[in-house]
Amino acid sequence: MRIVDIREKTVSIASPIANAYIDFSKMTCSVVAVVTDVIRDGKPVIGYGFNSNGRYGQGALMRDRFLARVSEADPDTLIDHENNNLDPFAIWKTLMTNEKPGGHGERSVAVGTLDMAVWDAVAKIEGKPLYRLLADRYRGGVADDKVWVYAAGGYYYPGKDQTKLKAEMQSYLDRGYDVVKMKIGAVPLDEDIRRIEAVLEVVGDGRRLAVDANGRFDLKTGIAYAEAIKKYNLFWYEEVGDPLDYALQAELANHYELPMATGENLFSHQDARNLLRHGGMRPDRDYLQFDCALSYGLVEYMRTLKVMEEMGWSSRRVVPHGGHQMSLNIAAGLHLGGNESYPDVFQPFGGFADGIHVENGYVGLPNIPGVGFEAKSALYAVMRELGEG
Ligand SMILES: O=C([O-])CC(=O)C(=O)O
Ligand SMILES: [Mg+2]
Repeated sequence: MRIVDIREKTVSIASPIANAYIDFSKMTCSVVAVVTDVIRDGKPVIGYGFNSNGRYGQGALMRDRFLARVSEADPDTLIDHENNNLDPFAIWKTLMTNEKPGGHGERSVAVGTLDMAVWDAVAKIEGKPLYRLLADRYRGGVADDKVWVYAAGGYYYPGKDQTKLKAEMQSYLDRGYDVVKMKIGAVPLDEDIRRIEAVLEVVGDGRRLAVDANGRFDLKTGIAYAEAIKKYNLFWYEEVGDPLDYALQAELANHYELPMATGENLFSHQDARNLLRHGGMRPDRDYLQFDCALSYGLVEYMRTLKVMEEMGWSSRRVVPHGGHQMSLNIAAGLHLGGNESYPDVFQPFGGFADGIHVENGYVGLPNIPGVGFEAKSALYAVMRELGEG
């Protein structure tokens, strides 16, 4: 058993949307195919992955160094002999050969994308949905059969007024979501307050609305927003300041008692640990949003979950960023608290399997081997062209 080829390509996920920090007018994403010599249903098993969103495609790093490390390794060192399968941990170690510690980012995206494809292949070789494989191997066989999801959107874009913002949020409720998320921080506070109040007219209750500042605020602005939004009792107040400014996050907790969320731009278990050590995050109410695709993949994610456990955090406090099927599998298989969902943006990468509907804020997972990409036809069309073309 061996990996015979790894292919990658960069695709555009450009759109006119913007958050408080970036617009997505040039956003790209890497897609990878890990081709194996294992035959299932008469065809070679191919694992697929992509790099979530928000960080650009990482083809250059893959071509420059990561792919060669796998192709030059002795194939036998990449095998999990006990399970007669590929070994994601050994492959991860091979990918990270001669990489210094620290400085996480960009390479963590390249490795996270490759790791996703490896786990897809592993689950396909084992003939199980990935979430089932994860539950069987790591959680005593107990998987969640549905996962809580919230609808993320509420972006800024030219010509978007409050009527459009309200219609967008209404359409999420109509599609079965019960919590929605909107962007804040790209316009002055009083204008954001009007936007928030407009959305509250649609969702009815602050507990059904989360807001995301995408790391835009300094402490003073973050506190001003905290004071202004307190009275709405929102679901969470997300990524208020720079993701690596743990002191800012800790100080915010002195001004905002309600739930906060952050972590989508922390890319290693060491960074996650620093957030928990120094960021004043509260395990009884706050949420952590680490995204495996951006942060060295599931192999590293398991280390992050272990750090959390050691520091008294339940895995149910994690609701990953990214709205992708990989995190959905991790959520169901490793007992996270839920997953982000992008019903409308970042297509065809955002969203879940075709025909799986959100009901009262929960989704199920398709019962097919792997991550489930084959059950999302628009996404699989892109992947298949790379893997089989
Ligand atoms: O706008 C983005 O970069 C996405 C984001 O923060 C989120 O989904 O929480
Ligand atoms: Mg965010």
